[in-house]
Amino acid sequence: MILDCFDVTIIGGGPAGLYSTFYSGLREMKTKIIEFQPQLGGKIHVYPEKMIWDVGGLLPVTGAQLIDQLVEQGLTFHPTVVLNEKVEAIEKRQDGIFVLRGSSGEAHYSRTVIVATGSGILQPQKLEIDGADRFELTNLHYTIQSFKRFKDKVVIISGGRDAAIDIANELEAIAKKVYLSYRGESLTGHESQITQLLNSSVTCFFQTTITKLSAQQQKDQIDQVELTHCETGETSYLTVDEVLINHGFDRDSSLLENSDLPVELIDNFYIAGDSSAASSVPGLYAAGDKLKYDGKIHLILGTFHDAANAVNSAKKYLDPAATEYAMVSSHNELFKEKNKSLVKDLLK
Ligand SMILES: Cc1cc2nc3c(=O)[nH]c(=O)nc-3n(C[C@H](O)[C@H](O)[C@H](O)COP(=O)(O)OP(=O)(O)OC[C@H]3O[C@@H](n4cnc5c(N)ncnc54)[C@H](O)[C@@H]3O)c2cc1C
Repeated sequence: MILDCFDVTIIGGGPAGLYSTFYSGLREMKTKIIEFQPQLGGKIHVYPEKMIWDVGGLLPVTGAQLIDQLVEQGLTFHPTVVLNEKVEAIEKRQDGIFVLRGSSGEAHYSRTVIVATGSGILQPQKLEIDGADRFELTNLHYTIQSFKRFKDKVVIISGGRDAAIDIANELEAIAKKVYLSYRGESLTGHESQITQLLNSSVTCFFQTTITKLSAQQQKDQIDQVELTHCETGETSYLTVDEVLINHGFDRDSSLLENSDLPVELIDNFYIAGDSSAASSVPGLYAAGDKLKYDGKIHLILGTFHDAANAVNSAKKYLDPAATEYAMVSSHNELFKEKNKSLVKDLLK
């Protein structure tokens, strides 16, 4: 017998994984969640300052606020949380137990698995300049953690696709001056966003890349960038306060490739499922952006629907006599204690 075997192990700590974690606690399952990054929240970390309008029942919230709420909700029933761990492969033993091989060398044992790995492990494509990483703690950025940081600053953005264009338009309103350098001949993105950018005060340098970062005043702070024209090799210099790189993301979605399991895929990437969130492997479910079926919604709201289905299916797999759904919150014993203090607060 394996002592540390979980009822369900959720791979991925984005919205799908976090809501699965909450819901499996609600269904009184012994739950573990494993996330590669040092923090929970998933892809929303790419856009912590963006206002999110389309989550049912929530007035616009920033990505960062939504992460906080998802994490707090996800941890309601005290699941085991493993961070900084990449699940490298999943095996299913003869006795039906899943073994998840972690990058730390640890094996995680579970009776069911929910794959909530979204678009995989995302890592920003870094600026290819030796020693650039030493500025990552100061003024070299790969995502915008806070708009405040850029207020009244001189900013250079490297990149020319949708996300870089959106950022340039957003920063133009708050920064002192925005420059954009792009190795391509023209921008690639939504027409209206490009028109807005080209008609704004943003100065664009095309066929140009950042080739050098200089820190003349303070050693740990970039104050000048060297720009090189890709065709002519001509160099120029700009004095800047902040450098923002938006070259896209590398994504690692090798988990299922490394797993010797007959998981049926769509487009060689998505787990083929249905609205019950089941995969072609009994006991293995999927939720969120990794799952595909007719009618699937690839948005945060869709992840919640998948998560509840995946957990309910896992519960039925482990205990066929279990009810189909969790009871609504008002009837759930587990909320009774928590409600007492919430009601007390309401009466204050
Ligand atoms: C710029 C941008 C803006 C968006 N705006 C909106 C919006 O306004 N509204 C909306 O509804 N949706 C929006 N989305 C889409 C939304 O972010 C996704 O639908 C949602 O994040 C999917 O959640 P998920 O949990 O399925 O996957 P993810 O959020 O991608 O999370 C998956 C997690 O799994 C982890 N992981 C992957 N592989 C492994 C592994 N092998 N081992 C351990 N951990 C692993 C990853 O590190 C990641 O944390 C936006 C997306 C982007 C890129």
